[in-house]
Amino acid sequence: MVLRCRGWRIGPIGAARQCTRPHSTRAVRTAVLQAEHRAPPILDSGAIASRTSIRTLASSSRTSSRPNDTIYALATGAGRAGVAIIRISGAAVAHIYHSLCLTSRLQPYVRLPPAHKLVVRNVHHPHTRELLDAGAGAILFPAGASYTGETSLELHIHGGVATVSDVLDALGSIRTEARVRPAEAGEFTRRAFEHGRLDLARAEALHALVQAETSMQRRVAVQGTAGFQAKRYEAMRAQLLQAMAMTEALIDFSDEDGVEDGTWMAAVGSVEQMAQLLRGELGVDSAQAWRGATGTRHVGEIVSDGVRLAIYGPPNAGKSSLLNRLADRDAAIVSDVPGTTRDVLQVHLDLGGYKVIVYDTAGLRTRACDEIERIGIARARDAVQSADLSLLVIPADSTSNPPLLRPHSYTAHDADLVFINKTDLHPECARVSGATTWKGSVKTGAGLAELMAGLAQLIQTKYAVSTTEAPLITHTRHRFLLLECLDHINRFLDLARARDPDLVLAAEELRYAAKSLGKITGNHLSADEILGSIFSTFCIGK
Ligand SMILES: Nc1nc2c(ncn2[C@@H]2O[C@H](COP(=O)(O)OP(=O)(O)OP(=O)(O)O)[C@@H](O)[C@H]2O)c(=O)[nH]1
Ligand SMILES: [Mg+2]
Repeated sequence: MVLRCRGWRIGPIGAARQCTRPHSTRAVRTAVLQAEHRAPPILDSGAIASRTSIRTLASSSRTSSRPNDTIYALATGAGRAGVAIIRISGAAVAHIYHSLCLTSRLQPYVRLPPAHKLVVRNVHHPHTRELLDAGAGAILFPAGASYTGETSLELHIHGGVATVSDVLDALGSIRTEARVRPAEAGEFTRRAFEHGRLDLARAEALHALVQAETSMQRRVAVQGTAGFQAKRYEAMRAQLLQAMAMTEALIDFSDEDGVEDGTWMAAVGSVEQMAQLLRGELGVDSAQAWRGATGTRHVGEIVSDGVRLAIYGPPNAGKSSLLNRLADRDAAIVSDVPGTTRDVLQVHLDLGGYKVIVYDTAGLRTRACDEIERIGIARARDAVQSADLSLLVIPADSTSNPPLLRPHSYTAHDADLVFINKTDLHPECARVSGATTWKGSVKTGAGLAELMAGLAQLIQTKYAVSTTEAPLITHTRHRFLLLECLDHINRFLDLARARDPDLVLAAEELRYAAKSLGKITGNHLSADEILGSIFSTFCIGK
């Protein structure tokens, strides 16, 4: 095997540039390699701008949310409560504290309260000095030791609707050099990201934690907020940078001393191992990834977004009745007229700690009575195909079994699921061979507990969430970036398999692969839009 280095480097995007090899190469490369070994998760030689500069770019390019403004918002839920917390962050915090929190002589306090200690204060209107709330709590968080990284203040006031709205109005009336204004959705967390208080994967996990409706959603999200997910990404990125460093060492030192035998094999082996891990996580084989497949939804993604269960079957089988029973309300119209349901309806359930989105669909039959029903049937088929699980509902007196429909994501190991309904009318009915079958009656409630328990068990087994290891993928964004990463890794492995591997191109592919991973945690960001789209989904006050 011959290891080559060229005078010209041509990266995968076709840009040619002169190799800086001659006299200074060794010194430069050594410095780069040392830097990459020292801090692999952050550094990606040459191409990645520093975290700080990216954060600066991200904040300076925004127009709607001025980073120098002091922002405030109700951090707790709207409505009546024992306590409501108003969060304030920015340069004008000290001024705000002195304007709102007054002594019994209606004078400002001489000093700010001690950091991180709750002090009891009366809150007044800054202009009229009217007492707005007595015995409220105030906590000061100094810059660098707050959620946002800026000086922040939390006011823990009594949670009456009028108290909250009057204190918010009072805040809005404060005029300082730095503007004081209500926060935009996700602005506190965005500031935390921009000040390096958390990475992007953790910011997303925080959002998911606030949104979590079920225990499993909470479990996945809290692993992300604890930084377990980001740690996995950083370890993978370090592994790639290590392989890149080995490859680059061979470019410069291949025929000379200093590079151990087997370095190249070690680098390739390490990358191959990562490729295997990614293929497993993404559910793609190498050929699919090469073609730019989207992969299957990952367990972490499914648990976070909800398991999609589509109910399908012939008209009048009792599908809508079952949906209503599961939702415990009349979500869908039920009637004995075949073809009642036209559109796809959905309800959300907590099944065994999992969020499950149940879809009710139009009854399937070959002779639809009108165009609208035909459209409904087409939608029903689409809903089943894009679901995670499908449940066929048939009436107990059914003489022939309708065709079983399977979601695209099913593998050969996934069993078909069938519920035979209306056993109150026809207690004797056959099971559907080859399928997991439950029997019962939506009308009497018989068999429904078994159906629910069976579905819960199936979901818990299929989408088991480890308590110790954070899932790698919890958002679609992660999946696409991992696919991008795998694509570069595949290119690297193709180059590595050649008789005469081009090490320069191979190292370049690893650099791109590491960059894709860096984008997940925000170690490499180039577009403000990415930040905007992520943080805009947050709630106000977070
Ligand atoms: N006796 C009995 N009737 C039931 C049962 N479940 C549903 N029904 C009745 O069956 C009829 C059809 O129920 P739906 O829930 O509307 O059936 P569907 O499968 O949604 O029908 P389409 O929307 O037309 O596809 C209604 O009159 C229900 O009250 C059951 O377990 N026993
Ligand atoms: Mg229906």
